[in-house]
Amino acid sequence: MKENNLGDSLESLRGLINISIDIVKEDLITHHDSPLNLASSRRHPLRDRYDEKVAQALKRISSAGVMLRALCDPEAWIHDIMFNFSDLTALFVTCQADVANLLNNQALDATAIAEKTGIEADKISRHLRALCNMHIFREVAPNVYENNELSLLFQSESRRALVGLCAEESRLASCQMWEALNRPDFRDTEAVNKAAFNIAYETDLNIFQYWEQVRPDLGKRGACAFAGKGLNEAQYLALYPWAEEPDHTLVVDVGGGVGGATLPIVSKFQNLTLLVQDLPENKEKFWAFLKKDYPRVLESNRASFQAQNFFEVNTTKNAPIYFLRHVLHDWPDAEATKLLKNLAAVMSARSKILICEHIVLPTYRSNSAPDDTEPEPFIAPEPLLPNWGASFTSRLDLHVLSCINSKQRTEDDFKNLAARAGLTVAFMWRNVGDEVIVECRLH
Ligand SMILES: C[S@@+](CC[C@H](N)C(=O)[O-])C[C@H]1O[C@@H](n2cnc3c(N)ncnc32)[C@H](O)[C@@H]1O
Repeated sequence: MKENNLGDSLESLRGLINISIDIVKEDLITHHDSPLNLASSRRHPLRDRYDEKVAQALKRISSAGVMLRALCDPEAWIHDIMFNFSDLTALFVTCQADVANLLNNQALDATAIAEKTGIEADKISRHLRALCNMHIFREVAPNVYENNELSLLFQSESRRALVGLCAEESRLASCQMWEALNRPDFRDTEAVNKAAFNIAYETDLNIFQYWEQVRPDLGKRGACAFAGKGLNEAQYLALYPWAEEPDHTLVVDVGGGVGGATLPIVSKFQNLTLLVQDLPENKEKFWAFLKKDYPRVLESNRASFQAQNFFEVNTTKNAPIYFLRHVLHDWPDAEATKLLKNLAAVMSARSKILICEHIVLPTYRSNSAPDDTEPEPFIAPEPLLPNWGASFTSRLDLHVLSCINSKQRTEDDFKNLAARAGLTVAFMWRNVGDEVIVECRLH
Protein backbone atom coordinates (compact mmCIF):
# COMPACT_ATOMS: atom_id res chain seq x y z
CA MET A 1 0.00 0.00 0.00
CA LYS A 2 1.41 3.37 -1.04
CA GLU A 3 1.33 5.83 1.86
CA ASN A 4 0.35 8.76 -0.36
CA ASN A 5 -2.76 6.89 -1.60
CA LEU A 6 -4.26 6.67 1.84
CA GLY A 7 -6.43 9.78 1.62
CA ASP A 8 -7.22 12.46 4.14
CA SER A 9 -9.13 10.88 7.03
CA LEU A 10 -9.66 14.18 8.79
CA GLU A 11 -11.22 15.83 5.74
CA SER A 12 -13.38 12.76 4.97
CA LEU A 13 -14.64 12.69 8.54
CA ARG A 14 -15.48 16.38 8.36
CA GLY A 15 -17.60 15.65 5.25
CA LEU A 16 -19.42 12.77 6.92
CA ILE A 17 -20.05 14.71 10.09
CA ASN A 18 -21.34 17.80 8.28
CA ILE A 19 -23.86 15.88 6.18
CA SER A 20 -24.98 13.86 9.19
CA ILE A 21 -25.45 16.84 11.51
CA ASP A 22 -27.64 18.48 8.86
CA ILE A 23 -29.88 15.38 8.82
CA VAL A 24 -30.19 15.34 12.62
CA LYS A 25 -30.91 19.08 12.80
CA GLU A 26 -33.58 18.82 10.15
CA ASP A 27 -35.26 16.09 12.17
CA LEU A 28 -35.12 18.20 15.36
CA ILE A 29 -36.68 21.16 13.54
CA THR A 30 -39.43 18.96 12.06
CA HIS A 31 -40.32 17.72 15.55
CA HIS A 32 -39.96 21.17 17.18
CA ASP A 33 -37.35 19.68 19.52
CA SER A 34 -34.68 21.50 21.48
CA PRO A 35 -31.07 21.06 20.32
CA LEU A 36 -29.01 18.19 21.74
CA ASN A 37 -27.09 19.39 24.80
CA LEU A 38 -25.23 17.28 27.35
CA ALA A 39 -26.01 19.78 30.10
CA SER A 40 -29.69 19.02 29.78
CA SER A 41 -31.23 17.10 32.65
CA ARG A 42 -34.15 15.85 30.57
CA ARG A 43 -34.32 12.85 28.30
CA HIS A 44 -34.33 14.14 24.75
CA PRO A 45 -37.38 13.02 22.73
CA LEU A 46 -35.04 11.96 19.92
CA ARG A 47 -34.05 8.95 22.07
CA ASP A 48 -37.55 7.54 22.01
CA ARG A 49 -38.33 7.58 18.31
CA TYR A 50 -36.73 5.66 15.49
CA ASP A 51 -36.11 6.90 12.02
CA GLU A 52 -33.63 4.86 9.98
CA LYS A 53 -32.14 7.91 8.22
CA VAL A 54 -31.62 9.83 11.46
CA ALA A 55 -30.28 6.73 13.21
CA GLN A 56 -27.74 6.25 10.39
CA ALA A 57 -26.70 9.90 10.71
CA LEU A 58 -26.28 9.65 14.49
CA LYS A 59 -24.29 6.47 14.06
CA ARG A 60 -21.98 8.11 11.52
CA ILE A 61 -21.35 11.04 13.85
CA SER A 62 -20.62 8.89 16.89
CA SER A 63 -18.39 6.45 14.96
CA ALA A 64 -16.55 9.44 13.53
CA GLY A 65 -16.14 10.82 17.05
CA VAL A 66 -14.37 7.67 18.22
CA MET A 67 -12.21 7.63 15.12
CA LEU A 68 -11.30 11.29 15.60
CA ARG A 69 -10.01 10.57 19.09
CA ALA A 70 -7.73 7.83 17.69
CA LEU A 71 -6.70 9.98 14.74
CA CYS A 72 -6.05 13.22 16.57
CA ASP A 73 -4.40 11.94 19.73
CA PRO A 74 -3.12 8.35 19.47
CA GLU A 75 -1.37 8.42 22.85
CA ALA A 76 -4.44 9.77 24.63
CA TRP A 77 -6.58 7.14 22.92
CA ILE A 78 -4.46 4.21 24.05
CA HIS A 79 -4.39 5.64 27.55
CA ASP A 80 -8.19 5.84 27.41
CA ILE A 81 -8.15 2.10 26.83
CA MET A 82 -5.45 1.20 29.33
CA PHE A 83 -6.99 3.13 32.17
CA ASN A 84 -10.66 2.53 31.47
CA PHE A 85 -10.90 0.14 34.45
CA SER A 86 -11.10 3.33 36.51
CA ASP A 87 -14.08 4.54 34.48
CA LEU A 88 -16.03 1.41 35.34
CA THR A 89 -14.97 1.70 38.98
CA ALA A 90 -16.23 5.29 39.11
CA LEU A 91 -19.53 4.18 37.64
CA PHE A 92 -19.79 1.24 40.05
CA VAL A 93 -19.08 3.42 43.10
CA THR A 94 -21.65 6.04 42.15
CA CYS A 95 -24.24 3.36 41.33
CA GLN A 96 -23.65 1.56 44.64
CA ALA A 97 -24.07 4.91 46.39
CA ASP A 98 -27.10 5.58 44.15
CA VAL A 99 -25.98 9.16 43.51
CA ALA A 100 -28.27 9.67 40.48
CA ASN A 101 -31.36 9.13 42.63
CA LEU A 102 -29.87 11.06 45.52
CA LEU A 103 -29.31 14.14 43.36
CA ASN A 104 -32.53 13.70 41.44
CA ASN A 105 -33.28 17.25 40.27
CA GLN A 106 -31.04 19.25 42.65
CA ALA A 107 -27.33 20.07 42.73
CA LEU A 108 -25.48 18.88 45.85
CA ASP A 109 -21.97 19.47 47.05
CA ALA A 110 -19.63 16.64 47.95
CA THR A 111 -20.12 17.15 51.71
CA ALA A 112 -23.88 16.72 51.39
CA ILE A 113 -23.39 13.67 49.13
CA ALA A 114 -20.93 12.26 51.68
CA GLU A 115 -23.41 12.70 54.52
CA LYS A 116 -26.10 10.83 52.64
CA THR A 117 -23.90 8.05 51.20
CA GLY A 118 -21.36 7.53 53.99
CA ILE A 119 -18.49 7.85 51.48
CA GLU A 120 -15.82 10.41 52.39
CA ALA A 121 -16.46 13.71 50.57
CA ASP A 122 -13.19 14.10 48.66
CA LYS A 123 -13.26 10.47 47.52
CA ILE A 124 -16.83 10.49 46.24
CA SER A 125 -16.14 13.83 44.57
CA ARG A 126 -13.17 12.39 42.67
CA HIS A 127 -15.27 9.47 41.41
CA LEU A 128 -17.97 11.89 40.29
CA ARG A 129 -15.46 14.13 38.54
CA ALA A 130 -14.10 11.11 36.66
CA LEU A 131 -17.61 10.56 35.32
CA CYS A 132 -18.12 14.26 34.53
CA ASN A 133 -15.10 13.95 32.23
CA MET A 134 -17.12 11.39 30.29
CA HIS A 135 -20.26 13.57 30.29
CA ILE A 136 -22.03 11.56 33.00
CA PHE A 137 -23.14 14.05 35.73
CA ARG A 138 -22.10 17.74 35.64
CA GLU A 139 -19.86 19.62 38.02
CA VAL A 140 -21.63 22.99 38.23
CA ALA A 141 -19.28 24.59 40.82
CA PRO A 142 -16.18 23.17 42.54
CA ASN A 143 -17.27 19.79 44.04
CA VAL A 144 -20.94 20.50 43.32
CA TYR A 145 -22.69 17.99 41.11
CA GLU A 146 -25.99 17.63 39.35
CA ASN A 147 -27.59 15.12 37.03
CA ASN A 148 -27.58 15.39 33.27
CA GLU A 149 -29.33 13.27 30.66
CA LEU A 150 -26.69 10.52 30.91
CA SER A 151 -26.46 10.27 34.69
CA LEU A 152 -30.27 10.07 34.88
CA LEU A 153 -30.03 6.71 33.08
CA PHE A 154 -28.54 5.33 36.31
CA GLN A 155 -31.71 6.04 38.25
CA SER A 156 -32.86 2.72 36.82
CA GLU A 157 -32.30 -0.22 39.17
CA SER A 158 -31.67 -2.63 36.29
CA ARG A 159 -29.03 -0.38 34.79
CA ARG A 160 -27.26 -0.17 38.15
CA ALA A 161 -27.49 -3.97 38.38
CA LEU A 162 -25.82 -4.25 34.97
CA VAL A 163 -23.01 -1.98 36.14
CA GLY A 164 -22.58 -4.27 39.17
CA LEU A 165 -22.47 -7.38 37.00
CA CYS A 166 -19.87 -5.79 34.68
CA ALA A 167 -17.76 -4.35 37.50
CA GLU A 168 -17.73 -7.53 39.58
CA GLU A 169 -18.33 -10.96 37.96
CA SER A 170 -17.36 -9.90 34.42
CA ARG A 171 -14.34 -7.88 35.43
CA LEU A 172 -13.01 -10.48 37.87
CA ALA A 173 -13.46 -13.15 35.20
CA SER A 174 -11.84 -11.05 32.53
CA CYS A 175 -8.77 -10.52 34.75
CA GLN A 176 -8.18 -14.28 34.43
CA MET A 177 -8.46 -14.37 30.62
CA TRP A 178 -4.71 -14.72 30.02
CA GLU A 179 -4.56 -17.60 32.48
CA ALA A 180 -7.57 -19.30 30.82
CA LEU A 181 -6.01 -18.92 27.36
CA ASN A 182 -2.81 -20.59 28.53
CA ARG A 183 -3.60 -23.14 31.22
CA PRO A 184 -3.45 -26.62 29.65
CA ASP A 185 -6.75 -27.68 31.24
CA PHE A 186 -8.57 -24.55 29.95
CA ARG A 187 -6.97 -23.42 26.71
CA ASP A 188 -8.37 -25.90 24.14
CA THR A 189 -11.82 -26.58 25.50
CA GLU A 190 -15.22 -25.02 24.87
CA ALA A 191 -16.64 -26.46 28.10
CA VAL A 192 -18.92 -23.93 29.80
CA ASN A 193 -17.27 -24.55 33.17
CA LYS A 194 -13.75 -23.97 31.85
CA ALA A 195 -13.99 -20.22 31.38
CA ALA A 196 -11.90 -17.48 32.97
CA PHE A 197 -14.84 -17.10 35.38
CA ASN A 198 -14.11 -20.57 36.80
CA ILE A 199 -10.52 -19.59 37.61
CA ALA A 200 -11.60 -16.28 39.15
CA TYR A 201 -14.32 -17.83 41.32
CA GLU A 202 -12.50 -21.17 41.94
CA THR A 203 -15.56 -23.16 40.90
CA ASP A 204 -16.49 -26.03 38.58
CA LEU A 205 -20.01 -24.65 38.20
CA ASN A 206 -20.91 -22.57 35.17
CA ILE A 207 -21.91 -18.99 35.98
CA PHE A 208 -25.67 -19.72 36.00
CA GLN A 209 -25.23 -22.74 38.29
CA TYR A 210 -22.92 -20.69 40.49
CA TRP A 211 -25.53 -17.95 40.81
CA GLU A 212 -28.23 -20.49 41.62
CA GLN A 213 -26.29 -22.72 44.03
CA VAL A 214 -23.67 -20.47 45.63
CA ARG A 215 -24.59 -16.80 45.20
CA PRO A 216 -28.35 -16.29 44.75
CA ASP A 217 -27.78 -12.61 45.59
CA LEU A 218 -25.68 -12.24 42.42
CA GLY A 219 -28.28 -14.27 40.49
CA LYS A 220 -30.95 -11.83 41.62
CA ARG A 221 -28.80 -8.94 40.46
CA GLY A 222 -28.14 -10.69 37.12
CA ALA A 223 -31.89 -11.19 36.52
CA CYS A 224 -32.46 -7.52 37.34
CA ALA A 225 -29.65 -6.50 34.95
CA PHE A 226 -31.14 -8.55 32.09
CA ALA A 227 -34.54 -6.93 32.65
CA GLY A 228 -33.15 -3.53 31.69
CA LYS A 229 -34.32 -1.61 28.68
CA GLY A 230 -32.21 -2.01 25.56
CA LEU A 231 -29.83 0.52 24.13
CA ASN A 232 -32.54 2.15 22.05
CA GLU A 233 -35.93 0.62 22.62
CA ALA A 234 -37.58 2.26 19.60
CA GLN A 235 -34.84 0.83 17.37
CA TYR A 236 -35.19 -2.61 18.97
CA LEU A 237 -38.98 -2.62 18.52
CA ALA A 238 -38.55 -1.65 14.85
CA LEU A 239 -36.31 -4.63 14.15
CA TYR A 240 -39.11 -7.06 13.29
CA PRO A 241 -42.61 -6.46 11.82
CA TRP A 242 -44.45 -7.53 14.98
CA ALA A 243 -47.64 -5.72 13.97
CA GLU A 244 -48.02 -8.06 10.98
CA GLU A 245 -48.42 -11.18 13.14
CA PRO A 246 -52.05 -12.38 13.44
CA ASP A 247 -54.05 -11.58 16.57
CA HIS A 248 -53.31 -13.76 19.63
CA THR A 249 -49.94 -14.91 18.24
CA LEU A 250 -48.11 -16.71 21.03
CA VAL A 251 -44.48 -15.69 21.55
CA VAL A 252 -42.54 -18.17 23.70
CA ASP A 253 -39.56 -16.32 25.17
CA VAL A 254 -37.06 -19.16 25.69
CA GLY A 255 -34.56 -18.35 28.46
CA GLY A 256 -36.52 -15.12 28.77
CA GLY A 257 -35.43 -14.28 32.33
CA VAL A 258 -38.05 -11.92 33.70
CA GLY A 259 -39.28 -11.01 30.20
CA GLY A 260 -36.95 -8.03 29.73
CA ALA A 261 -36.69 -8.68 25.99
CA THR A 262 -40.33 -9.46 25.23
CA LEU A 263 -42.47 -7.45 27.66
CA PRO A 264 -41.64 -4.21 25.79
CA ILE A 265 -42.72 -5.99 22.58
CA VAL A 266 -46.06 -7.34 23.83
CA SER A 267 -46.70 -4.07 25.63
CA LYS A 268 -46.52 -2.22 22.31
CA PHE A 269 -48.02 -4.91 20.04
CA GLN A 270 -51.33 -5.99 21.50
CA ASN A 271 -51.79 -8.70 18.87
CA LEU A 272 -49.24 -10.82 20.77
CA THR A 273 -49.44 -12.99 23.87
CA LEU A 274 -46.37 -14.02 25.81
CA LEU A 275 -45.09 -17.08 27.61
CA VAL A 276 -41.75 -16.49 29.30
CA GLN A 277 -39.77 -19.65 29.97
CA ASP A 278 -36.80 -19.74 32.30
CA LEU A 279 -35.39 -21.60 35.29
CA PRO A 280 -37.89 -21.91 38.17
CA GLU A 281 -36.06 -19.41 40.39
CA ASN A 282 -37.03 -16.64 37.96
CA LYS A 283 -40.78 -17.21 38.33
CA GLU A 284 -41.36 -14.83 41.24
CA LYS A 285 -39.00 -12.25 39.75
CA PHE A 286 -41.00 -12.37 36.50
CA TRP A 287 -44.34 -11.73 38.24
CA ALA A 288 -42.86 -8.93 40.35
CA PHE A 289 -41.34 -7.27 37.27
CA LEU A 290 -44.58 -7.63 35.29
CA LYS A 291 -46.60 -6.10 38.12
CA LYS A 292 -44.20 -3.22 38.66
CA ASP A 293 -43.18 -2.30 35.11
CA TYR A 294 -45.98 -3.62 32.86
CA PRO A 295 -49.23 -3.44 34.88
CA ARG A 296 -51.31 -3.02 31.73
CA VAL A 297 -49.93 -6.22 30.20
CA LEU A 298 -50.69 -7.97 33.52
CA GLU A 299 -54.27 -6.68 33.50
CA SER A 300 -54.75 -7.84 29.92
CA ASN A 301 -53.72 -11.41 30.91
CA ARG A 302 -51.39 -11.54 27.93
CA ALA A 303 -48.24 -12.65 29.75
CA SER A 304 -47.36 -15.66 31.87
CA PHE A 305 -44.36 -17.68 33.06
CA GLN A 306 -43.41 -21.33 32.69
CA ALA A 307 -40.48 -23.08 34.34
CA GLN A 308 -38.64 -24.77 31.48
CA ASN A 309 -35.05 -25.91 31.23
CA PHE A 310 -34.08 -25.29 27.60
CA PHE A 311 -31.83 -28.33 27.60
CA GLU A 312 -34.90 -30.53 28.10
CA VAL A 313 -37.82 -31.25 25.76
CA ASN A 314 -39.96 -28.14 25.49
CA THR A 315 -43.46 -28.69 26.81
CA THR A 316 -44.96 -25.87 24.74
CA LYS A 317 -45.30 -27.42 21.31
CA ASN A 318 -46.21 -25.93 17.90
CA ALA A 319 -45.94 -22.31 19.06
CA PRO A 320 -45.88 -19.85 16.15
CA ILE A 321 -42.83 -18.02 17.55
CA TYR A 322 -39.99 -19.15 19.80
CA PHE A 323 -37.95 -16.07 20.68
CA LEU A 324 -34.42 -16.14 22.10
CA ARG A 325 -32.58 -12.96 23.00
CA HIS A 326 -29.01 -13.08 24.28
CA VAL A 327 -29.41 -16.77 25.04
CA LEU A 328 -27.34 -18.49 22.33
CA HIS A 329 -24.43 -16.11 22.98
CA ASP A 330 -24.18 -17.72 26.42
CA TRP A 331 -23.53 -21.18 24.98
CA PRO A 332 -20.77 -22.76 22.90
CA ASP A 333 -21.81 -24.57 19.69
CA ALA A 334 -22.48 -27.99 21.28
CA GLU A 335 -24.95 -26.61 23.85
CA ALA A 336 -26.44 -24.07 21.41
CA THR A 337 -27.13 -26.87 18.89
CA LYS A 338 -28.77 -29.00 21.58
CA LEU A 339 -30.96 -26.08 22.63
CA LEU A 340 -32.08 -25.42 19.04
CA LYS A 341 -32.69 -29.14 18.40
CA ASN A 342 -35.00 -29.22 21.43
CA LEU A 343 -37.03 -26.43 19.82
CA ALA A 344 -36.93 -27.97 16.32
CA ALA A 345 -38.38 -31.17 17.83
CA VAL A 346 -41.57 -29.40 18.97
CA MET A 347 -42.01 -26.96 16.06
CA SER A 348 -44.67 -27.26 13.40
CA ALA A 349 -44.02 -26.35 9.76
CA ARG A 350 -45.44 -22.88 10.53
CA SER A 351 -43.38 -22.24 13.65
CA LYS A 352 -40.40 -19.96 13.53
CA ILE A 353 -37.51 -19.31 15.86
CA LEU A 354 -36.43 -15.68 16.18
CA ILE A 355 -32.89 -15.34 17.50
CA CYS A 356 -32.03 -11.83 18.63
CA GLU A 357 -28.30 -11.27 19.02
CA HIS A 358 -25.50 -8.91 18.13
CA ILE A 359 -23.92 -10.04 14.89
CA VAL A 360 -20.16 -10.03 14.42
CA LEU A 361 -19.10 -8.14 11.30
CA PRO A 362 -15.56 -7.92 9.97
CA THR A 363 -13.48 -4.79 10.43
CA TYR A 364 -11.95 -5.12 6.94
CA ARG A 365 -13.55 -3.63 3.83
CA SER A 366 -14.26 -6.02 0.97
CA ASN A 367 -13.26 -4.62 -2.42
CA SER A 368 -14.94 -7.41 -4.37
CA ALA A 369 -18.22 -5.60 -5.14
CA PRO A 370 -18.34 -3.98 -8.62
CA ASP A 371 -18.28 -0.16 -8.59
CA ASP A 372 -21.90 0.23 -9.75
CA THR A 373 -23.39 -1.90 -6.93
CA GLU A 374 -25.72 -0.06 -4.54
CA PRO A 375 -23.89 0.57 -1.27
CA GLU A 376 -24.96 -1.91 1.42
CA PRO A 377 -27.09 0.15 3.84
CA PHE A 378 -25.58 -1.43 6.94
CA ILE A 379 -21.95 -1.02 5.93
CA ALA A 380 -20.37 2.21 7.18
CA PRO A 381 -19.01 4.66 4.61
CA GLU A 382 -15.28 5.32 4.37
CA PRO A 383 -13.15 6.32 6.19
CA LEU A 384 -15.11 4.64 9.03
CA LEU A 385 -14.48 0.97 9.68
CA PRO A 386 -17.06 -0.94 7.60
CA ASN A 387 -18.64 -2.40 10.76
CA TRP A 388 -18.77 1.13 12.28
CA GLY A 389 -16.15 0.05 14.84
CA ALA A 390 -18.60 -2.29 16.57
CA SER A 391 -16.86 -2.18 19.92
CA PHE A 392 -19.92 -3.09 21.95
CA THR A 393 -20.40 -6.34 20.00
CA SER A 394 -16.74 -7.26 20.57
CA ARG A 395 -16.97 -6.29 24.23
CA LEU A 396 -19.97 -8.59 24.63
CA ASP A 397 -18.12 -11.30 22.73
CA LEU A 398 -15.19 -11.18 25.15
CA HIS A 399 -17.57 -10.85 28.10
CA VAL A 400 -19.34 -14.14 27.28
CA LEU A 401 -16.00 -15.79 26.49
CA SER A 402 -14.67 -14.88 29.92
CA CYS A 403 -17.88 -15.73 31.78
CA ILE A 404 -19.03 -18.94 30.07
CA ASN A 405 -16.58 -19.77 27.25
CA SER A 406 -19.07 -18.89 24.51
CA LYS A 407 -19.25 -16.28 21.74
CA GLN A 408 -21.09 -13.75 19.64
CA ARG A 409 -21.62 -15.18 16.17
CA THR A 410 -21.29 -14.17 12.51
CA GLU A 411 -24.06 -14.68 9.95
CA ASP A 412 -22.28 -17.84 8.72
CA ASP A 413 -21.99 -19.12 12.30
CA PHE A 414 -25.78 -18.81 12.64
CA LYS A 415 -26.34 -20.62 9.34
CA ASN A 416 -24.07 -23.48 10.42
CA LEU A 417 -25.68 -23.69 13.85
CA ALA A 418 -29.17 -23.76 12.32
CA ALA A 419 -28.17 -26.49 9.84
CA ARG A 420 -26.78 -28.66 12.64
CA ALA A 421 -30.14 -28.40 14.43
CA GLY A 422 -32.21 -29.31 11.31
CA LEU A 423 -33.19 -25.68 10.73
CA THR A 424 -32.62 -23.17 8.01
CA VAL A 425 -32.06 -19.41 8.25
CA ALA A 426 -35.06 -17.96 6.41
CA PHE A 427 -34.31 -14.26 6.91
CA MET A 428 -32.03 -11.85 8.75
CA TRP A 429 -34.02 -8.88 10.08
CA ARG A 430 -31.77 -5.87 10.45
CA ASN A 431 -31.75 -2.16 10.97
CA VAL A 432 -28.95 0.22 11.74
CA GLY A 433 -28.63 -1.11 15.31
CA ASP A 434 -26.03 -3.70 16.37
CA GLU A 435 -28.62 -6.40 16.94
CA VAL A 436 -30.26 -8.61 14.33
CA ILE A 437 -33.13 -11.07 14.43
CA VAL A 438 -32.24 -14.33 12.71
CA GLU A 439 -35.43 -16.06 11.60
CA CYS A 440 -35.12 -19.85 11.47
CA ARG A 441 -37.61 -22.42 10.20
CA LEU A 442 -37.62 -26.20 9.97
CA HIS A 443 -35.41 -27.38 7.13
C1 LIG B 1 -28.39 -13.38 29.26
S1 LIG B 1 -29.87 -13.87 30.02
C2 LIG B 1 -31.04 -13.37 28.80
C3 LIG B 1 -32.40 -13.15 29.36
C4 LIG B 1 -33.44 -12.65 28.36
N1 LIG B 1 -33.52 -13.47 27.18
C5 LIG B 1 -33.17 -11.21 27.97
O1 LIG B 1 -32.76 -10.95 26.86
O2 LIG B 1 -33.39 -10.35 28.84
C6 LIG B 1 -29.87 -15.63 29.87
C7 LIG B 1 -31.05 -16.32 30.51
O3 LIG B 1 -30.92 -17.73 30.32
C8 LIG B 1 -31.46 -18.36 31.48
N2 LIG B 1 -30.98 -19.76 31.56
C9 LIG B 1 -29.72 -20.19 31.81
N3 LIG B 1 -29.70 -21.53 31.78
C10 LIG B 1 -30.95 -21.95 31.48
C11 LIG B 1 -31.56 -23.23 31.27
N4 LIG B 1 -30.83 -24.35 31.35
N5 LIG B 1 -32.86 -23.28 30.96
C12 LIG B 1 -33.60 -22.14 30.85
N6 LIG B 1 -33.09 -20.90 31.04
C13 LIG B 1 -31.77 -20.81 31.35
C14 LIG B 1 -30.96 -17.48 32.60
O4 LIG B 1 -31.70 -17.71 33.79
C15 LIG B 1 -31.15 -16.09 32.01
O5 LIG B 1 -32.41 -15.59 32.32
